[in-house]
Amino acid sequence: MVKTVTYSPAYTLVPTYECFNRCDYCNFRREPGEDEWMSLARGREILQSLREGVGPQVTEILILSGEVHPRHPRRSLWFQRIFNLCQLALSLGFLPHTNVGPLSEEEMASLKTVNVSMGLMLEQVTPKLLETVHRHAPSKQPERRLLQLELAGKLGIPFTTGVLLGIGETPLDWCNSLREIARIHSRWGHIQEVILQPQRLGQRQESQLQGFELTQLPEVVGLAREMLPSEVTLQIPPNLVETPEILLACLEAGARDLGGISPRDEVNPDYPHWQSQRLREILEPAGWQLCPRLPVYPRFNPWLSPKLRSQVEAIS
Ligand SMILES: O=c1nc2n(C[C@H](O)[C@H](O)[C@H](O)CO)c3cc(O)ccc3cc-2c(=O)[nH]1
Ligand SMILES: C[C@H]1O[C@@H](n2cnc3c(N)ncnc32)[C@H](O)[C@@H]1O
Ligand code: MET
Ligand code: SF4
Repeated sequence: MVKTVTYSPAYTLVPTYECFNRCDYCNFRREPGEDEWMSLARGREILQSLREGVGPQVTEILILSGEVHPRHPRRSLWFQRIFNLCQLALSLGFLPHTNVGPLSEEEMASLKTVNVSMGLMLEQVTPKLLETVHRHAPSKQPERRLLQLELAGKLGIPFTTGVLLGIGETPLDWCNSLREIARIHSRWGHIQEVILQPQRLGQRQESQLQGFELTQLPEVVGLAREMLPSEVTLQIPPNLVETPEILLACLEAGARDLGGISPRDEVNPDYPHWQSQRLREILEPAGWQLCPRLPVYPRFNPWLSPKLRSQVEAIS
């Protein structure tokens, strides 16, 4: 019997690395003012060469960004740039998936018109992290992030969320966070996948956190599989799991997706992805077939605007 595991051939665009939050584990952010924003001209250059070069197999453009404070005068400029980059990616035949932190209802509704799915990691719901790793990260207030998941449901946006592991939480916290995701999904049915993301040390982060103990990952996958309904796919990032044994154990425990695979993991640049050929060499002897997918799962196609829907159907 062939068992399949999916991934999304992706490329990541970063509108800006500047961020008003300072999560202790972050290897991505730059200080506001110290990073130039990506111009539309630059975005076009990158996407066009992707089209002409290696890229016809790339379908997803992941828009991943640092954040400007919701009440800062530059917020609307920041948002407009993100919107325009999505629009550009669409016009060149790609499918955008945006994850740029919490957004207002108006911002979400507007991005829905130019994204086939969107995402925001819940991280963990325990408020005690606001005194530790998230002490300088107002965007990581659990209430704020839960509201975002609700809003996405209300607006009918196919959504990706997940938990970040190894940031000072306990196993009971894993249950509590997963239960909240299950609860919100039971109301709206919009969660397409949940990422189980181990926190990994990088060269730029500020704190001396321990990374997540990876041998525990299959156990967390098993727990998530028990707590979430079967239509919600479990995703693990293969470049962060370190060994083929742990990767295969996660699949045995119920993970079925490896997420976006792009030339550079912008969040964890110190952990390059294995080539898809290398991944196949690990997966196939164990009976797993690696299959590409789109950033929106097929059952959500009817949720998309006619324009987005026909673009998705043309690609698939
Ligand atoms: O390459 C990465 N892709 C990340 N992605 C991309 C993700 O794997 C794909 O975009 C989705 O599976 C949709 O196809 C995220 C997407 C989200 O919605 C939320 C968080 C992440 C986190 C990462 C990440 O750390 N690295
Ligand atoms: C985009 C997502 O990336 C995750 N993220 C941020 N920093 C790290 C790290 N060092 N290791 C793993 N994941 C990280 C957070 O969960 C964020 O929401
Ligand atoms: C590197 S994190 C990028 C997305 C956003 N800033 C968040 O943390 O949710
Ligand atoms: S993880 Fe996201 S919110 Fe936190 S500092 Fe990094 S870019 Fe900002």
